[in-house]
Amino acid sequence: MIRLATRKSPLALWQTEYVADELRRHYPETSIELLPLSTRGDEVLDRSLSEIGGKGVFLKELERALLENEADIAVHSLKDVPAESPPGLKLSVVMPRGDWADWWLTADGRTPDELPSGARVGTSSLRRQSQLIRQYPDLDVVPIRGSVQTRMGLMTSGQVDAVILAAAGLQRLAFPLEHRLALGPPAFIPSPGQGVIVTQCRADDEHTQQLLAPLGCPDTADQVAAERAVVATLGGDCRMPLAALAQIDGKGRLTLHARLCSPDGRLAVERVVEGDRQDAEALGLEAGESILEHGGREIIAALPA
Ligand SMILES: NCc1[nH]cc(CCC(=O)O)c1CC(=O)O
Repeated sequence: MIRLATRKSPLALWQTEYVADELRRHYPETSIELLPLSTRGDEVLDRSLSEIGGKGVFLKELERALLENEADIAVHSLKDVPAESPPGLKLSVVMPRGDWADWWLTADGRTPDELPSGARVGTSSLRRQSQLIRQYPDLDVVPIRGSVQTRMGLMTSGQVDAVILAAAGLQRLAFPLEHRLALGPPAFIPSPGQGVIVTQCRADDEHTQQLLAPLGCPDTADQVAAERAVVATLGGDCRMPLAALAQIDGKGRLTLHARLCSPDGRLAVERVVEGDRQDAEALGLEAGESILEHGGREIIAALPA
């Protein structure tokens, strides 16, 4: 039997069912069970994530279940997973990447240009906020939290004029959407690891890691190696307005877009680096170090603690 720990949100359950189905397909004889758990990040909705301990609050309960041998695999959205796993745990495989884009969503199809000055755009992500304000300084960003459903509800009920959400999450939940605009580089770069599902195991559980190995996606692994090397170089966490996207072409060339902004969008340092996909991590380090040296250090020093 293999036990998969998951959060209880509809998106988390979808993603864990997806990994469970892949395991069932590879190992039809093995029974696969889900262990749905509540996390502090899901329960406490009236405070910002940084107040209750950063993005890690979504992970801790799942990691505890792994460490206490209540589950064998935890399934996460990679973009919510900090650069380092706690002692005794490791990330095992990344599944084939979904859509990496951010979607601009409105009830009536208006683009950012078409909204009046002072229109309200819901997002709690400093990365989305800073890149949006950089291009459209007259829009008003309002922080929103809660599930993908909750955030869509704030838009459809008119409490905000637009929201920005990850395409992957909306597609997985099969939201019926009429008015959406995909945002992408160079103007708008997604979160490192956006659209990627990752599994985490006990570091010494070689059996489970071997079972998972054939489910992993080599293209996605190289992309996230580059993107997460940028995060590691900048010491990034959820409060850093940092964006990175790696893409690989048919010839094995990897192109990495990375951008660090100040939260108000006034400052931005960005790099586009290109090289062989085998050098994915080195390319990410190169981009990250260059960003640090050319103004990134100052942006980071000025971030709110
Ligand atoms: N931060 C929350 C979160 N974590 C993963 C996804 C969607 C799936 C993904 O991008 O991997 C979302 C929702 C969103 O950002 O809109």
